[in-house]
Amino acid sequence: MSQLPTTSSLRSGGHGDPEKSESEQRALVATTVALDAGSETLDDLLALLPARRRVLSWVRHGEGLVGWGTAAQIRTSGPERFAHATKWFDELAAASTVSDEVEVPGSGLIGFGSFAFADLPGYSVFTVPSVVVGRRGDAAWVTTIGPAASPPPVLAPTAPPESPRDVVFADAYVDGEHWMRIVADAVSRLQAGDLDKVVLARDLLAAADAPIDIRAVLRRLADTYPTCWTFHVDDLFGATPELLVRRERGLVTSRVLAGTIWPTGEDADPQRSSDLALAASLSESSKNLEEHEYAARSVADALEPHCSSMNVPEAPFVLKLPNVMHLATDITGVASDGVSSLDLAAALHPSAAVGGTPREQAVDLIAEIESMERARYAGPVGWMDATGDGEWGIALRSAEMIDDHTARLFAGCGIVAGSDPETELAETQAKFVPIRDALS
Ligand SMILES: C=C(O[C@@H]1C=C(C(=O)O)C=C[C@H]1O)C(=O)O
Repeated sequence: MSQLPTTSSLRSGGHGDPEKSESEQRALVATTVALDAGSETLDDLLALLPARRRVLSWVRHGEGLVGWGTAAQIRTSGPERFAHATKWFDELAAASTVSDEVEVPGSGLIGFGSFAFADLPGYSVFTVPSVVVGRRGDAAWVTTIGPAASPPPVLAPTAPPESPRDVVFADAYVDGEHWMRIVADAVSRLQAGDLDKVVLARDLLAAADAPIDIRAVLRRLADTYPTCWTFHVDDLFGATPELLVRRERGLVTSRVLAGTIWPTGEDADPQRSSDLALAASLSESSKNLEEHEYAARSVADALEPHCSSMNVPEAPFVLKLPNVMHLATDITGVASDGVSSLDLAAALHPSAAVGGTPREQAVDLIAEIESMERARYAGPVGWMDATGDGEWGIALRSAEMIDDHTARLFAGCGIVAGSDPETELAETQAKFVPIRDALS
């Protein structure tokens, strides 16, 4: 029988002062060599991952990055977590020797990071892997990183992983009834005018009979949600539809999501519950448009001081995923000199898509009433290379491995004064679907 842990065993350390711990290695040699992007071996990056727990993934539409091994790592926490990781990586890059025959975003020296949602509690981690394989457009490469130059590994698909079996799910910190009372509490505060929007989340536990091979879960997520970024960084995994920020040679992009609809299966008239009808009711819903406006505004306002020019579309579009549809806005800009992708992620986090409006009040209300620790859920997750280019998603549609057999799943939704607790609970259920299915 699968065993579920108690919530007290889920609590992270790090309630006290911010802490830093980093591996000893301070000078590395990174070597990137070009590969043939047309080679069949590179068709499926996830198939190259070895059977280890802490493999790294950032893939979308079959492109992206996978990695394994640890050449260097920093674990940090507290309000300065982004600054700590940035300083550490800058110093490491300055001391390291890089030979890169590809020179595209993601080649050369690179780290994968996953940051806590809150200033405290929760830890953040930034890892420089020992092997990275990348593919984007016509370019493909392998990078090896270590204390000395080493030849690239022979790349070949590994034996297909086994899917998780006999997984049982249970409520974690709070059950559905309790969570609806928390949402009702938030609604009364919003109606009293204390704030405009707050995002509230809840968690589930999944326990399997046998150790979960994360590669099978990533494969399922990437196959079912090809338009999302399938990530795995230090035990946090998921398929996020939301790109907090990308910086690519000075060009900045952010995909803001907020406002959600999903098929309920209760509509007798199949025409009315068709994709088109759902998309139309989402883009006409004033509650969803209001939620979205707060999120898009928060990203545009936070990016503005770091960009020399910006384009913010006037109206959102509808992003269709297999489980839900979202209102989406793609914001673009030109980064000011010297601002890295992680600097931008730090400035944007937490956007109103996962925090609320005004930001400070929303973050305080989450800490006061949400009744669970978010850990790295809804924090920035992604990668950055030594030039500062990188992609940082928001860790949504996500879960964290607690041990070999157990994962903790997260889902949340934006609450405004007009929100109905029962509908919000149903929205979290729709948002759990990707991870639930990938683990089942
Ligand atoms: C908070 C989550 O999703 C966020 C909240 C949304 C909403 O409230 O409509 C939509 C997309 C995300 O920005 C989540 O998936 O856990």
